[in-house]
Amino acid sequence: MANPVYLALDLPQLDAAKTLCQKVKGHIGGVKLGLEFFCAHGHHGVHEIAHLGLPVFLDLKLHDIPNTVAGAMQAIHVLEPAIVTVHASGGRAMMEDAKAAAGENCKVVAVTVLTSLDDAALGRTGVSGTAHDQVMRLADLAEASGLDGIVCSGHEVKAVHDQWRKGFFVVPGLRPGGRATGDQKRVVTPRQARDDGASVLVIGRPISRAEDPLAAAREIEGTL
Ligand SMILES: O=C(O)c1cc(=O)[nH]c(=O)n1[C@@H]1O[C@H](COP(=O)(O)O)[C@@H](O)[C@H]1O
Repeated sequence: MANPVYLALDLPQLDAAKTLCQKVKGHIGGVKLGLEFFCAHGHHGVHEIAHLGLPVFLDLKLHDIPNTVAGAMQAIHVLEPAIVTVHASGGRAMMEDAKAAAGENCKVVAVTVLTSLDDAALGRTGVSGTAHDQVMRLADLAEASGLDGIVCSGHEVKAVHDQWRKGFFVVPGLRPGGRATGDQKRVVTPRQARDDGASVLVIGRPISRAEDPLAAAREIEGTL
């Protein structure tokens, strides 16, 4: 089975991102390039990382009117991403148009409730009920919109997998110790997320900020 770990390259320096990626390449399955990376390095940066030979997950979290999101999806065809994110709260028409505009081999997945939100923080955005309830609602909407899957935390992935058997599930908010730290509130271990049905495990700082990133990546791989 392919390694499910995608390394989140949330680094401001392109050279540092390339060096890190080269170092741990044998122990990850792909690379996730997010807003920090894309805003700093754009298409050029994506090409530079793609040259290293791993699948690229472009985590742009698109969220706008359908026409604008479809235009953005078309503009990134040339980068041939394996996975792209949009926000499920953008609604059904936006997700349908995003999927229709995506490149041929590109999975489009919808971010549901960010792993940095707990129930209280979510409530303050005006959403009623728990993060779990909201993830389940948005997973239904994403499936009905024809998307490939969703992004959710390890707290919800088992329930989502039980109701959407063919879905593709991206799980961030992973910590080898399984405890919430810093900005991540809904956290599990990589192994638990995998056992509960995650297709992709997104891991950033536990590798990128480790004293020895190669040892950290190896250790996480060994737990899976
Ligand atoms: O879409 C994402 O990848 C994402 C969604 C989410 O709910 N939570 C979340 O942390 N992420 C991303 O996953 C990565 C997690 O990084 P670490 O917390 O450093 O492991 C970051 O690049 C986030 O942008």
